This record gives sequence, structure tokens and C-alpha cells, in this order.
Amino acid sequence: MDEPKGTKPRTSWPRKALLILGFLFALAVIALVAMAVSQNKPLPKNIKYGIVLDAGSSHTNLYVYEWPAEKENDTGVVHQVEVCKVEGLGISGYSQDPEKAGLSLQHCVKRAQEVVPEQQHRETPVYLGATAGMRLLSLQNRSIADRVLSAVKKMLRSSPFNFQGARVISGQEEGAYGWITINYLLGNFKQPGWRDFLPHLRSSTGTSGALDLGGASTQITFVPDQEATESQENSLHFRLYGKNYNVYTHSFLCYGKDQALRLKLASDLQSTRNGSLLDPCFHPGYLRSMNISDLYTNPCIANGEQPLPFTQLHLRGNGDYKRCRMTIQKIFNTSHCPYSSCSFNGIFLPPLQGEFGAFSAFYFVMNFLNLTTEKSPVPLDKVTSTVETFCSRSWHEVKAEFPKVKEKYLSEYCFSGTYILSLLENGYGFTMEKWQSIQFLGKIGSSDAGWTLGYMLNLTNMIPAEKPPTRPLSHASYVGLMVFCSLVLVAVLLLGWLTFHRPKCLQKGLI
Ligand SMILES: O=P(O)(O)OP(=O)(O)OP(=O)(O)OC[C@H]1O[C@@H](n2cnc3c(O)ncnc32)[C@H](O)[C@@H]1O
Ligand SMILES: [Ca+2]
Repeated sequence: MDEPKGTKPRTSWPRKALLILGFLFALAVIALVAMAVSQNKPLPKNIKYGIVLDAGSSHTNLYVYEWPAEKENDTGVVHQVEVCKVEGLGISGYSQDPEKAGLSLQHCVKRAQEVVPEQQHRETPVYLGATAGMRLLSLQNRSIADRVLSAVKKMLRSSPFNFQGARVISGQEEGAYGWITINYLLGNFKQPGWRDFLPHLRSSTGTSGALDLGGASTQITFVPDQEATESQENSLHFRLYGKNYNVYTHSFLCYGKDQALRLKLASDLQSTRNGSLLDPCFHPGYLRSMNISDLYTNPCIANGEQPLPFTQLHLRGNGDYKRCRMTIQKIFNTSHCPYSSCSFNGIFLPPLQGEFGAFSAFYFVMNFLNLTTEKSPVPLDKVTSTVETFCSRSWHEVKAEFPKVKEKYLSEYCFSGTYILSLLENGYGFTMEKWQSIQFLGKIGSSDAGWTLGYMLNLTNMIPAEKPPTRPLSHASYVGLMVFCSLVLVAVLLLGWLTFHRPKCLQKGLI
């Protein structure tokens, strides 16, 4: 029907109002979304760095760690970005020329200078911790050990980093920091969040024990079941992220794999007359000679042992796992125990408890023998038979199969594998069943398993005693929720207005 001339259409004003309203609504939505996006734009990353040198008995490693500055006290945020292996000996090996211990670190310090941005060199802390090699050198000759430490301090002080100290750490610290490292990396210190109240998503709040096998010492650290300890010197107490931990730890000096081999050879030598030894822990066809004096100038070898009428030891392998195990067994003294239970040498050991992470040489050796898996652990009888078969292979054959593996390592995998079995089974009492709770770990994520990360976390106060206060929502969820609620509110208001005012445009027949 034609509209009468000169009259305006009756719907033009409400339509205009609707258009304006719609426009304003769209504007509000755009503003809200823009606000949410700009507010949530990731801030420029503020990264911090820390450097730790692990001056072990066999060699030194330099580790560079990084973490976001604003998340310093969260769990699991620090990770390793670089490891540099120092060429040559461990620092205790420079007792004849201590200055060289300092110089040996130069290459890796330079490498760290490339990894850490230059403007952060001054604020980046660097720590050096020396372990069993230096513990032994201190026992042997304190002043030489001090000279070695002075040389490495001088070197690190002259670096552009913030030098925080170089010292020999105790066996207890080594065990404790190894335990902290692996539990930090495994996320075991995390407090249960809301997800953990849903049973199928609940993470374990327990901790994992730590087994470290070095060249000169070995550590066992775990949270035992029993509350009261029988031996104070094996007991540590931590409060981390609001939770108490009573931890058992022991470090066996001289029971790292290099020193254990010396102990074994010294014990075997007592029953030879001319210095030649048929050794079941080396492959058939393997020959090695060494100076007896090198073996005995060492605080690990008991002074009381007979002086020997020969100067050279000539060792010939015969690859017999069972006999090897028997000769190794002699270095564990299980004849006395002043506690309810012991490992060996009269050292208290509570019943083993929970899962264990085994690293350093435990991992190197098991990994070489293909006995580490991501999935379920390899059963003890399979491990034993693998070591047994490996030991029985001729040296000629083994060398031909692994031409690229360092001869020192390759020749000792038979001894090392057997030693690991003796230590874990006979020394600590890992039965067939308990063996399944051991996981052999090289790295956790990008970080090596070892004591260095725990040491740095402790010295930089990055593991608080109490759980840091956290907001119930992340910033992103907060902004998202605000936008969503605002939209709902606008929609409700609009709907209410439309329902109660019933603008003419919505009345029947007008639209
Ligand atoms: O803790 P301490 O006792 O001071 O010793 P370390 O720190 O030098 O000891 P490591 O864990 O670095 O190494 C433990 C032993 O494993 C040896 N090792 C290192 N890498 C290896 C590999 O790839 N295969 C076999 N053995 C290896 C090394 O020579 C040591 O005898
Ligand atoms: Ca070590």
C-alpha cells in the first residue's frame, strides 16, 4: 500500500535508535576485546642465569641454568641451557701443578660467556663445588688441596661473572642436593592444586630417592618410612614449599666406581705373589699394567695392608661375572652393625622406601648396556644376565664392536656393571622386587640429574620454606572471565530493556 505523501515513515526513529544502540554495543565489545588482548600481550622475557661448576673426582662440568625472573620462587622453572665438559683431569688431579687446575676451566668459562648475554655477566652468580676427589686430596695433603682451590678461585674471580665461592662440599650436601635436584625437576615439591582433588588427575605428592655413583664416592638419599632416626649424622630435615621432609642420606667415600676398583685390586693383590693377577672383572684377552705405588698413595686403601714385594701390577682379564662379584663382595664389610639395619661398613640404613632415581655412573653404565628404558624398568635377572654375557665376551670382540668408545670406559663396563649390581643388591638390599622401583636417569627434561641444580637453588634462596602465595586465577583467565561477564551483563541489560520497554520497532507489524 502506498504511504500518504509528505508523511515520514513511522519506523525511522526506533530504527535509528536501534542502529545507534547496536553501534555502541559493537564498540563496547571491540573495546573489551582490545583491552583483554593488549593487557595479555606477553611482556618482554626477563631471564636470569646462574652457573655451577661440578668439580668431580674424574672431571669438571660447567652448567648454565636459566629461569624467568618473575617466577623465581615457583617450582620447576629453572632449567639447564648448557653443559660444558672441561677437558682433562678433575681438579684434584692437578696436585703436582695446582695452577693448571685454574687454567683448565678457562675454555668452559669462555663458553658460558657466549651463552649468557653480555649485559648480564656481572649479575650472574657462579659457584664451584668440589666433591670426593678433593675430599680425598684434603685428607692426603691439606695444603695442596688448598692451593688447588685457590687456583680455581683466582680463575673464576677473574671471569666477568659474579663469583660466589669455590669450596669442597660434604658428602651429606652432595646427597641432599642431588635429592633436591631430582625432586624439583620431577615436580614432586608442587603442592596439590584444584586438579589434584579429582582422583584420576591426582599427582603423587611423594618424593623420589636419589642414587648417585661418582668416581670416588657414592650417595644414597631418600625419605624413609620410619619417623625416628637411629643415626643423627644420616638425618636431614628440610621444609620446602610449606612441607616438612625428614631425609636419610649417606655418602660412601671411596665407593665411587674408580675408587671401588682400586679397593678391589688392593684386596686381590694381597693374595698374589708376583704382581700378576687374573681378574674376572675384565674381558678375556684384556691386559693392563699399573704401578703399585699409584694404587697405595691413596687414603682409601687401608694402611694396615701388607707392603708388597713387587712394584708393578699386571692384570689379565678372564671375564667371569660370578667370580667378579665374589671379589667385589670383599670390599663391603658386613660383619658388624650397631643399628637395627645397615648397608655395609657398619653404616645405618633404614628400610628402602619408594621410587629411586639413579644417575651419574649408574646411568652411564646401564645406558651403555642398553638397560635403561623410558617405560618399565628392566628386571634384575635380565640385568644380571646381560652383564654376565657382556663380561664373558673377548676384549678383542668388544673393542671391534665399539671402536669409538673411550678405552678406559669400555674396558671397565664389565667391572662397573658388576659393581653396580653388588652395591645395589648386596650393599643397599635392593631385592628383585625393589629393583623395579629404580629408574636410571641421565636427564630430566633438559637438565642433567646431579647435585648442581639443587646447590644453586639453595644458594640463591629459590626454594622457599613456605609455599609462595598464589592468585586463584592466572592473569589471562582473569581478563577472559571479565570480558565474558561483561558481555553477559550487556546482553542481559539489552534483553531486559527490550522486554520491558517493547520499542515500537519490535511491536507486531512494525518491523
Ligand atoms: O662425584 P665424584 O665421586 O667426585 O666423581 P665425578 O663427579 O667425577 O664422577 P661422574 O659422575 O662424572 O662420573 C662417574 C664415573 O663414571 C665415569 N664416566 C663418565 N662418563 C662415562 C661414560 O660415558 N661411560 C662410562 N663411564 C663414564 C667417570 O670416569 C667416573 O668414573
Ligand atoms: Ca659427581
